[in-house]
Amino acid sequence: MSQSCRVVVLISGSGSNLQAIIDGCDDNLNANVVGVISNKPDAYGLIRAHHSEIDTSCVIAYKNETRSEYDARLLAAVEKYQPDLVVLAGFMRILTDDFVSRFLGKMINIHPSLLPKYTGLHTHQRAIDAGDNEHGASVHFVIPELDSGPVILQAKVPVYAGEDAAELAERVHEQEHAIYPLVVKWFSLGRLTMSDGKAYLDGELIGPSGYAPD
Ligand SMILES: Nc1nc2c(c(=O)[nH]1)N[C@@H](CN(C=O)c1ccc(C(=O)N[C@@H](CCC(=O)O)C(=O)O)cc1)CN2
Ligand SMILES: NCC(=O)N[C@@H]1O[C@H](COP(=O)([O-])[O-])[C@@H](O)[C@H]1O
Repeated sequence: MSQSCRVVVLISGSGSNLQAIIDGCDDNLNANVVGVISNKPDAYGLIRAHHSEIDTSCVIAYKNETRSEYDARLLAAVEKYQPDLVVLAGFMRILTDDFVSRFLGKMINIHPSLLPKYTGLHTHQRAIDAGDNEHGASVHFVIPELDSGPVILQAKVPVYAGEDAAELAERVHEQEHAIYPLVVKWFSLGRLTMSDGKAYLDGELIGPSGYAPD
């Protein structure tokens, strides 16, 4: 049996996606969360990691620190775990090109929109304000350009008339918790790759809206 895929998860908040990935690893013995790193010391995801006896560390930004200086400290913290896969799970910092380049093809992110719609922040409110009738989440490889890496898998939810951003976010979260562990499993089995800025599953090119079974 091949070595288990060493997964490091970066968080900034609640860590519900971290929890879904931890729980998913219980069924998928090919992956193991070996470290959780937060830029926020009060992130509840750190508590979740502790409850699962997973090592944690905090890399807190200093007031006058440049983005590159912060990312150099973050890189040291990540590399301590010698990860096969870096998972951004609500990690709310834009990473420098140098940092991203160190993990190109082995760093993924979950974004709360149907990319390429609504890169950046406040995606649920933007979808409501635009009058969209569907919204969702996207798992993508991370590249230097923000939220623009090749999409791996998406999940859609309807937008109900009159619902607010929090209600919509809750239903998107449910879908995130289903798709993120699946993508981690695909990667841990060696089925998911990135080459020339494109994502492949079992060697087949994944389309712009992510994997869609025939
Ligand atoms: N170089 C990249 N860095 C990151 C990516 C990426 O694709 N390329 N994905 C993001 C995740 N993300 C959305 O999915 C995201 C995170 C943070 C921000 C942002 O504007 N952050 C601000 C601070 C916001 C805050 O503190 O609340 C900032 O860093 O100045 C946008 C999108 C992770 N990084
Ligand atoms: N742009 C990044 C971004 O907004 N990511 C979003 O942060 C939330 C983290 O929730 P969690 O901490 O409960 O996993 C998730 O909904 C994720 O899509």
